[in-house]
Amino acid sequence: MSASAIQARGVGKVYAGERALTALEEVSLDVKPGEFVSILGPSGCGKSTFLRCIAGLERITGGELEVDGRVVDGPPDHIGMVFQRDALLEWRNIERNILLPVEFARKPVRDYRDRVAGLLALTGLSEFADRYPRELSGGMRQRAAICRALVDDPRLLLMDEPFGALDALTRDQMNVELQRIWLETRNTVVFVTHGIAEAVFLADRVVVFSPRPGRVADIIEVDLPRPRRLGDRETDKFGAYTARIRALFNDMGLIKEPPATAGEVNAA
Ligand SMILES: Nc1ncnc2c1ncn2[C@@H]1O[C@H](COP(=O)(O)OP(=O)(O)OP(=O)(O)O)[C@@H](O)[C@H]1O
Repeated sequence: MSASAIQARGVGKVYAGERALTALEEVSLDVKPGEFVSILGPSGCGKSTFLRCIAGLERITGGELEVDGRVVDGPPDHIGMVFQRDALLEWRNIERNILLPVEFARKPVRDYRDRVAGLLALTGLSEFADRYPRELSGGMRQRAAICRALVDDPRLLLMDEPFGALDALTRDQMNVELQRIWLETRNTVVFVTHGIAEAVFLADRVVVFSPRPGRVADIIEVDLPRPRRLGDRETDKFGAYTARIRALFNDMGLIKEPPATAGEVNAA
């Protein structure tokens, strides 16, 4: 096995067209096998573009990009993807949705029945195998989408704002569940998010992108024991990580605080 699950060296991406648009510039990043990396950055900075390049859905226009030691020139084997919208097929029940990648790969579905049962149990969906997507809540649908991404045991799981459309409480719960799933499966995960706390809660390392064109502005190692609990977000140590990232966004001019009041100035 190669030493890196993902190796990006000076990756660039220019979308051609009437007005060419540089989405990524000189992005360099190594992701180790089994590592959980969050990518955080302002809207439009190229996070999804970078993920799609790793997934072989977009071609890079500069630099080098390898997954498992192989140059990406199409969707690599053994990857799973989860998007913001779950993209479940409404006319298939949950089990048959989860089996979709197996059918696409023309593998025998019967070999995967136990695997599906295991994933449904892992995500608390065992009773819903024969239900249809419309019968599930948003969080349950997203869990089903995660099962589908994991069904063929991908080495690499790419997640593009998977919980962005969920309400805050469900999102918290999904963070806890994703951590639990990852602690069991130990796939490599690249998780794109807008949420600073979510990025820190989940990741071994948070990669902060600059505004477009996306570059790596900083990489922050998150040295917090696992399993992490939602209450950990209230601790000073956790707060120090989020404050550091917020300061980075501040420096980039992305957070506009109200001006200090006269009282605050005098107190200082
Ligand atoms: N297929 C495309 N063709 C042309 N431009 C594109 C295409 N996809 C994305 N872009 C542009 O590339 C830039 C980066 O987009 P991308 O979706 O990667 O950003 P993002 O960081 O994921 O944004 P968000 O957080 O809002 O989802 C944007 O300016 C976008 O308009």
